[in-house]
Amino acid sequence: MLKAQNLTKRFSGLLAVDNASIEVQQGSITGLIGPNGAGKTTLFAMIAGFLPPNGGSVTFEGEDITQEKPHLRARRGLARTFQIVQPFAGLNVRDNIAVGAYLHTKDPDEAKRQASLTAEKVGLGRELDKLASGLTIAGRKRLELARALATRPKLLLLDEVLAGLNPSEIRDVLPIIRQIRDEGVTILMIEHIMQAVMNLCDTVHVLSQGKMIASGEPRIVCNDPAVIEAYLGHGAAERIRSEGKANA
Ligand SMILES: Nc1ncnc2c1ncn2[C@@H]1O[C@H](COP(=O)(O)OP(=O)(O)OP(=O)(O)O)[C@@H](O)[C@H]1O
Repeated sequence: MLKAQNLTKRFSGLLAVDNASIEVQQGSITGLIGPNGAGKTTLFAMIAGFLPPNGGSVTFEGEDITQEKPHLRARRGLARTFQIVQPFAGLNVRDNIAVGAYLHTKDPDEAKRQASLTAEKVGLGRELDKLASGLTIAGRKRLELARALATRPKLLLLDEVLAGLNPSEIRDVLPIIRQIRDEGVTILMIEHIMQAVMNLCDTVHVLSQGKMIASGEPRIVCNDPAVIEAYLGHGAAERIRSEGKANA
């Protein structure tokens, strides 16, 4: 469904993303992981059209969208959430979500009706009249999810929607993400919480220092020595192996 090939992004002297490729199969939940500063958000921004790449291409449903603006990608069904949640604080939950729904309707009543339905899906059905500024962090994360969902995406890019949540809040959100996929929305998610990656993702891609260093099933990728070293430093894979042997 999505193919990003050889994407490269330079910020003055810094090579933030270096010739990275990623494929997302329709109907999947695909994870993008990697240490802090690996380039994950930058890669997302290029896929969603918020940053122009210095090289490489993005193809969505067989069409080259590399030069296309974000709102046109959104019309094709490509939506993203942001790591830093940015609701319109002065609007209530319903109107915040309706902003997404306006992509497909000009009628305010219809946008609000769709917003209410979307709010139900993410567990915000009782908060519709609350100001976004009055929501908890967990509520704001759900709102961010709902705003993207209201655009009726085919592919949803989630940028750390679980960050800042406590374990019980995470447990509550995991089935919502799975349900969204079951309703036909393909998902590509940046996530640091490994429990979530293991639980949700069919495939995971690992970015380290701008380069894609591994891809595959989460359980296999997380045991890959190159991935362990990217997170824990050079020699870590060997240390873990020898500690394992010593404790056996
Ligand atoms: N607009 C920018 N201008 C200059 N440098 C940037 C810009 N955006 C990102 N960077 C740098 O590019 C690198 C990759 O950043 P990016 O935010 O994509 O990483 P990340 O993997 O999403 O990190 P994290 O997990 O911490 O969010 C970092 O070194 C970051 O400081």
